[in-house]
Amino acid sequence: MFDVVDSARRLLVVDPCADCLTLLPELRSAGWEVSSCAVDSVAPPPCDVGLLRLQTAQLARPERIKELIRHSNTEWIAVLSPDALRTKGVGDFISEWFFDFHTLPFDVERVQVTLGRAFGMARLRGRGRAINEELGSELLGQSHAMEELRKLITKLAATDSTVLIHGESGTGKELVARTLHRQSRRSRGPFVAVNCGAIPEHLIQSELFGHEKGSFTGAHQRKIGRFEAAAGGTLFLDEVADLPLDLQANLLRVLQERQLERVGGTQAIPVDVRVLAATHMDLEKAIAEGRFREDLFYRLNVLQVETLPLRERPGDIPLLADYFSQLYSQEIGRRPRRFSDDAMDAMKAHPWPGNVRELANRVRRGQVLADGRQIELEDLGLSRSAPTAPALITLEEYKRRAEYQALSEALARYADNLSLAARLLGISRPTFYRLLHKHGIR
Ligand SMILES: Nc1ncnc2c1ncn2[C@@H]1O[C@H](COP(=O)(O)OP(=O)(O)OP(=O)(O)O)[C@@H](O)[C@H]1O
Repeated sequence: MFDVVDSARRLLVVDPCADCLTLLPELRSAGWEVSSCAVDSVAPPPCDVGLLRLQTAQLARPERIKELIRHSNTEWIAVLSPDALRTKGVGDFISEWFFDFHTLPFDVERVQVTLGRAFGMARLRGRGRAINEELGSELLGQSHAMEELRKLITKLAATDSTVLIHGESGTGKELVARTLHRQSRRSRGPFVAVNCGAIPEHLIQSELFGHEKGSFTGAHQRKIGRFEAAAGGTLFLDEVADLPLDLQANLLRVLQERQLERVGGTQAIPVDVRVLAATHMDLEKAIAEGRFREDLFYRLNVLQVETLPLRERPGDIPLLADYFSQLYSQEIGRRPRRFSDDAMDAMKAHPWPGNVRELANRVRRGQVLADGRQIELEDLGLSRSAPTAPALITLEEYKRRAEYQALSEALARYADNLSLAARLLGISRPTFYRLLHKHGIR
């Protein structure tokens, strides 16, 4: 529960600050609990508001201050002389890292008002954090498509049928699956996610269905598989089209018979699991090419959900970008920044081959790299949509862009056959995955 009135108000004074000490008797009688620490303190006492005396010498090397601010859930107030306030760059530094500032000499009444506002803000930020932790699992977006998707999920959550979720990489398929689980009657049970493309072929059978001790070399003890681990809950089979054909047959059998046998076992074990499956591939094409079993497709495709690419719902970009900026600012310990107009225009124009995941990664990078008050398009690693005279960039940056473009094109053309895409680029499939991850595309 959020209760400002009854809570103790904790103030931290960073030593040395002789001027701050003169304030303490009045602040204590106004109800502030005061403690102190050094600027390089490893574990500063928890507090709501901090007072930090900014000396000109520290401003040349602000890293210690940033470190302290980063690692506290505190609203900070800078205390500085009028001269220090005129130092170059100090305004940007304060507005980025501090809630407010106060120039010396102290005006006690004003300080009390500032501290009170900072305290209120610290508590609101605390509450915001709790809300955001919940939001981390929420499907955000104001576009018509997202509203329809949320309505559809509510309807599908009420059933126990298999759902096939289709959409490009990074469009939120796993988030859809988690939302379906959370809204279903199975929500108290486990949600178990398996990326079928990430498990080596020879281990998939035992990973999904478990094995008995001694059933193969290396099976030193009995192991339950993901199906059993999801009992009473939901099993999410991501990249289901990556399952080898023989495993597809086994999966079909388990779905039909609602029971399984562990590898090397003889006993039939009942299965009480709702299966949700996802793919970015065109499964009908995969069936035509003999790479996916038609009967399994019909078994999985009882209900369908399609997650739209981000470029087809640009209206969601500002909301998602602000959300990620807020989220990562908490992680990094900086105040959340807004986006410059140029950065926002570039985001709206960008084709987003890696969809929401790419957006999240770029905003994170922007939040870390931005020097000023706003995130600029360079901080996001984006370029202006119609560059006039492009500035010369480093060879490293040219290479990075070329790599990004090659990956995006390969992904756009061969989304349904990543092994082929990797082969055509002359790299292995794991390297392809690693590079996609590096560029925030998948
Ligand atoms: N509508 C949304 N609102 C908030 N966050 C989202 C939304 N869509 C996706 N995300 C976030 O983007 C990231 C990628 O989403 P997710 O993993 O669900 O995509 P995916 O389609 O399953 O990707 P892949 O096919 O590569 O596994 C996650 O961090 C997810 O929380």
